[in-house]
Amino acid sequence: MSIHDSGGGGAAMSPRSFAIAHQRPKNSFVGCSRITDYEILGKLGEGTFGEVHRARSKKTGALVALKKIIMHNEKDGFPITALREIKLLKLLSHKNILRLEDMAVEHPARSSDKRKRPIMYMVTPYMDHDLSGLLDNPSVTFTEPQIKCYMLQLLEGLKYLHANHILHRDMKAANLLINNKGILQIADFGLARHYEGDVPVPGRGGGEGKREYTSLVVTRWYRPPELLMHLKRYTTAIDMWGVGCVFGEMLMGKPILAGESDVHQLEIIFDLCGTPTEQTMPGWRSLPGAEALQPRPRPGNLSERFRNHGPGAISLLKDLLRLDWRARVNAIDALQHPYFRNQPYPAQPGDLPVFEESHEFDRRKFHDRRAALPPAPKGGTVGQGGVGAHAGFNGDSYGPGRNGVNGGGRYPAPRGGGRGPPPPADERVPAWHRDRGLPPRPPPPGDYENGWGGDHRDSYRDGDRPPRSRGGPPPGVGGREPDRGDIYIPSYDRDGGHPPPRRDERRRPPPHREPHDWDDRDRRPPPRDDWDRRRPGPPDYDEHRSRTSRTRSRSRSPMPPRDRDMIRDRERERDTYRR
Ligand SMILES: Nc1ncnc2c1ncn2[C@@H]1O[C@H](COP(=O)(O)OP(=O)(O)OP(=O)(O)O)[C@@H](O)[C@H]1O
Repeated sequence: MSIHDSGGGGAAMSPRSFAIAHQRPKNSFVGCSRITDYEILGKLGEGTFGEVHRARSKKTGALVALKKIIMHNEKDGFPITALREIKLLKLLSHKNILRLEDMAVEHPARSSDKRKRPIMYMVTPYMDHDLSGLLDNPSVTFTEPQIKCYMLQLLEGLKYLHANHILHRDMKAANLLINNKGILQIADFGLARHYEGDVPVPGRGGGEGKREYTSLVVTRWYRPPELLMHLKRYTTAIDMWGVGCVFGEMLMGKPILAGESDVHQLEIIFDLCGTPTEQTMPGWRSLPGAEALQPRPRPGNLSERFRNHGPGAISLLKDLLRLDWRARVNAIDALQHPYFRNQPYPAQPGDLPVFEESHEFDRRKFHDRRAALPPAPKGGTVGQGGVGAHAGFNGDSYGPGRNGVNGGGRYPAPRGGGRGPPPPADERVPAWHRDRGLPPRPPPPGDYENGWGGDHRDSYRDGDRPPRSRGGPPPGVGGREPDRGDIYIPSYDRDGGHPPPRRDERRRPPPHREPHDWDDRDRRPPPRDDWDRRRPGPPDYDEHRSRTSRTRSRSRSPMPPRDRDMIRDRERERDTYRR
């Protein structure tokens, strides 16, 4: 059976039977290479937990991306989260899903090296852009055929994932990679997991959830209302909400729901989609996160906000951003939406213009947008490996002529005196930045001094996390948050973070009005008679409480027992997080 065959309403497969049914041919993996088989060319991105680098295979000459696997605690060995991501990616084979090609290992440079364990890298084909970076390039304007082309590919990829019982759980523009052949691929499976519910079927939305998972997933700006209200029995519909946010972002040229806290996120969702009612989101009042909410009634301004984009786009957006997750359109149905069948027709990938490469990192570096981005959920796979926050890339892997960047297998001190990684010598500067002479990123938000206990609004997520340095002047005295090398996670709170500069909507050609009667379509939700009976079970308040009160720290100096306990908690939390 091919993996493409497995769509349509089947019962949940166990991960094992899924794996057996969908094995990629053995010869599609070359085993494990050495990092020295790759020439490192520059940093592409920083995920929540670390770095992604561009590299060239010395064997094949192909450009690749190397994603470093986070090792939170060497004693625990290879992280289970990374194992899951690798296992999933090895199974998947679809033109719109990023392909894992190889694993590369970097051994400690010398026997005296403090770092005992090797660092592992995931090797994937190099993609010229991520959607977030591309949208932030001021010289790039998406046309409607182009948006339709990307949307179709995104929906095809998601249809494939959902048909194969996989929830992505971190759908966002930065995780959608695009190459200069116009191909879009879904990346970053660090939060993905096997889904045990029924797969979507035409006309039935995302269906009903069968079991509970953690609601601590999805980056805030792309997080659906049911997760913000802590629904645990969620479905593939959580990814569809993210698709709606990405679609809106492509239309507007900027994120459409840039909440500054979980509560604020819900507020702006209600501004856009209307305050929930028993009709638009049945059962919402009994969700644990809704109990304290007293939203002021409003009808939602989606049609008004997107009026320049025509009724087709508005109709699809409304289907994707339905408050009721059971009625939210699924990928199968979204692909059939008239938006894609009316003029202007979707472009073919090969017809799209070629853009200069752009990644999230470029934007973060040059636009000071990073500080305003919401935190990705915990559980990523890349990161500062093992001992030493920026361990990785032993001397020879950068190859000769790197202006002394080696530093004995460690990054040297960065410009400016901090201890973060310096940009590689040949770091890319996009032309649009060079031309505009944008300033370097200013220092991180000023709330560092408050330590970790500041007034973070994102209650359970980043309320107790330290900010992450990305090479700017670090918190504390003259350096990054001391002794927390491998665990620091960004904190972008309402007060401390730099809000994203509000750009005017991109210039685009006058909207095309489609000669379609949108009201003709049958967009009725699936029957609701038994929804109430199947409402999610009671909330797990303890889990929530325990998250808010934890601190994670890992010190290389002698550690008080209390800190050790906190670290143990943190490790435990990381495991439970992936449920
Ligand atoms: N194959 C690739 N080609 C080009 N760039 C890539 C590739 N893989 C990742 N990147 C870049 O690195 C960034 C981070 O990668 P990824 O999302 O996989 O890491 P992460 O730590 O899980 O991130 P996040 O915290 O955003 O969830 C991407 O947004 C993208 O800019």
